[in-house]
Amino acid sequence: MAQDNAPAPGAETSTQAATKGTHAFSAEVGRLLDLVVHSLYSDREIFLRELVANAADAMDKRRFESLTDKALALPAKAAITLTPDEKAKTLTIADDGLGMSAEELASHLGTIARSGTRAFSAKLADDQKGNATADSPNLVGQFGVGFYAAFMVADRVEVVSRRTGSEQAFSWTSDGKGTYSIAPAKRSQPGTTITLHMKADATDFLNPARVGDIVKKWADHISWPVELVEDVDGKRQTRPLNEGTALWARPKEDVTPEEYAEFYRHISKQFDTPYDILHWQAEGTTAFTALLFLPSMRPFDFLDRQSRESQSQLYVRRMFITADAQLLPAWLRFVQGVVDTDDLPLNVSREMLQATPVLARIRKAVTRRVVNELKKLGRNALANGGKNEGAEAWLEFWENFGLVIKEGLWEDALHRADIAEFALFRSTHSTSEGLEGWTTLAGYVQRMKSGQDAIYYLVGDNQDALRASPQLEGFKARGVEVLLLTDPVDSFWPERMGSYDSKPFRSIAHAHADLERFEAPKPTGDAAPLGKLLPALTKALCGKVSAIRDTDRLTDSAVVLNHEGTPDLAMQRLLRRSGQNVHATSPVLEINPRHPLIQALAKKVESGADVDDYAKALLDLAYVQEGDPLPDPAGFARLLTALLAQGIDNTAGKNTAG
Ligand SMILES: Nc1ncnc2c1ncn2[C@@H]1O[C@H](COP(=O)(O)OP(=O)(O)OP(=O)(O)O)[C@@H](O)[C@H]1O
Repeated sequence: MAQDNAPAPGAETSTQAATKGTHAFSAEVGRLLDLVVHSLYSDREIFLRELVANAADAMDKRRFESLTDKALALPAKAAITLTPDEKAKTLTIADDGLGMSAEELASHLGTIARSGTRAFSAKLADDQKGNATADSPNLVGQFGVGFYAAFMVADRVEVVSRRTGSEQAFSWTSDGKGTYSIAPAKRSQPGTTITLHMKADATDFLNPARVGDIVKKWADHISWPVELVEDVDGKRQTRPLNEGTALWARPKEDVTPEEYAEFYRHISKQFDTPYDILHWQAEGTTAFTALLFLPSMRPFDFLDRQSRESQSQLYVRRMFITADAQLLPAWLRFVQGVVDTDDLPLNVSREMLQATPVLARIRKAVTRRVVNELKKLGRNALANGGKNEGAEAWLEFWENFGLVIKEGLWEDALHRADIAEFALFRSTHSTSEGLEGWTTLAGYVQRMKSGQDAIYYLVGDNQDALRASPQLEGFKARGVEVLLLTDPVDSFWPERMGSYDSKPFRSIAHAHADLERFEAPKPTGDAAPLGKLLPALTKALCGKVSAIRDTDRLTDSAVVLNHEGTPDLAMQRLLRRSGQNVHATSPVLEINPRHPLIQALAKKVESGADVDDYAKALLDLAYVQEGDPLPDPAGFARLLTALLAQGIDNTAGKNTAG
């Protein structure tokens, strides 16, 4: 929350003075407005949803601040009022919320404040590069554009706001065409009044019945009264538009799926229909009501978010307290929802939230319930060999949030075993579970070969690279299944978790010795004599590898790196990306004596020729195969060019001779 720099009554700070006048919107806002104003978006009515939601947020914030500062208390009949004026062609939305200072008007309405809008704007920039404007109106619906939606229906917007605790009000005015102005204004009470001067083609939003319908549709669950002020027979009348009952307090049977979905969209600021809904009342030592949602789509900015904390909201006796109570562990941060309890005082402070055993009990119970639900969904999806209606939705859910859930395997000792029950992994085997190349750990264990005592895995950047990795060849040839892991946390959790069903996790980058336990297929082709080649390569690669030796674990590749005793390349890359200093390690270079390239080199060395350049190229090749950046790509390119030229020269020579 921005700081209130409200001056003492009558005084004006220098920053406020600097804020007044006419200013240009930030470039991002300019682009956004351009789209909003010109969009043919059919659901223009969402502007009202956005403005009423902002008003309700501001009132929530004021109520929360007033818990610790009585001077900020809301008036007895705090409400959001909507006043359509058909003559003046204005629609006014007024609230008793926290209000904004001059600086806040400039920073909140002149630049893009909210992350959703920022992501929207980034997407827009992308689309504009490709001139994909035809789709752009859909984007408005998909993301919501907050306050700026006002410009879909208004050609001038005037905001008059007075910050609670301040005597001075300010106005913010704009026609949405590049600039806005801020000037001192009058408002008898703290709060915000937004006046929309409606566009000629948007005057239907001045019809009181239409306004009433829109509020019913989008904002019925808002817990503050939303009222309509209208002229009836020349008299000003106020009538309530929303029920204002907290949805979660109603019996489950009385809530329609649409109401649930709309409430979910309201609290999560997402636009999908939830994948799963949990609504229950807990009684016992701690009584609470919870309404939680598992999203069906990953929010577009989810992976870029700085905070890993759950944003599920805590209410006390139907009053919003905070979204920072960390009601769920970080690995469940995608869960959205509300928990309401009578067992905390309304004026609960932040310190108290940290320490109270009531909240600790709620957290435990809520987390347990979500974990049990995930276990149930996972089990149901696997029923009938994965051929059931739930399987596809579960897979999609896992593809969206599995990478976050797996953080729990790393950091949540209490729930690790639960997560391991439903977690899904890609593997080298197409599984009998019917989950399209995914497996559970239990499924893997069932398929383990005789003599196999470990769960093998390989970590890399993407599935294609992993499937082509030479590290896999020996395991594939022997029919041993390997889990293919591509999420950042995959480099960490297997070691922390240690084992599943008493079977240790083992990275195949460190498990070549295990290959001896499994029957090897008959090798094809003769092995090249390495008596001279090995010492020649060792001399050429002195200091770059710790040893060179032959291997029978390769079937297709000429070389492979062996990282015994050091972090594998995926881990080294991850550590480097996270800014850690990774010492260059010297791996063992293993060569495949049956590969035509090694055979040709062996011949070359036997004939007394120099193979230094080939040795260097072989080592670079081994790194490239594993998707690792080369220390000297320009050198590699030069070397390869020279070797290719030589090769072509020789072939051309032979052809001419022939
Ligand atoms: N009626 C209001 N009272 C007080 N502040 C407001 C009001 N309307 C908007 N604001 C301020 O302007 C900011 C920008 O509003 P906008 O609707 O663009 O995004 P947002 O509401 O922050 O998004 P989100 O709903 O995701 O939090 C808000 O965060 C809030 O600080």
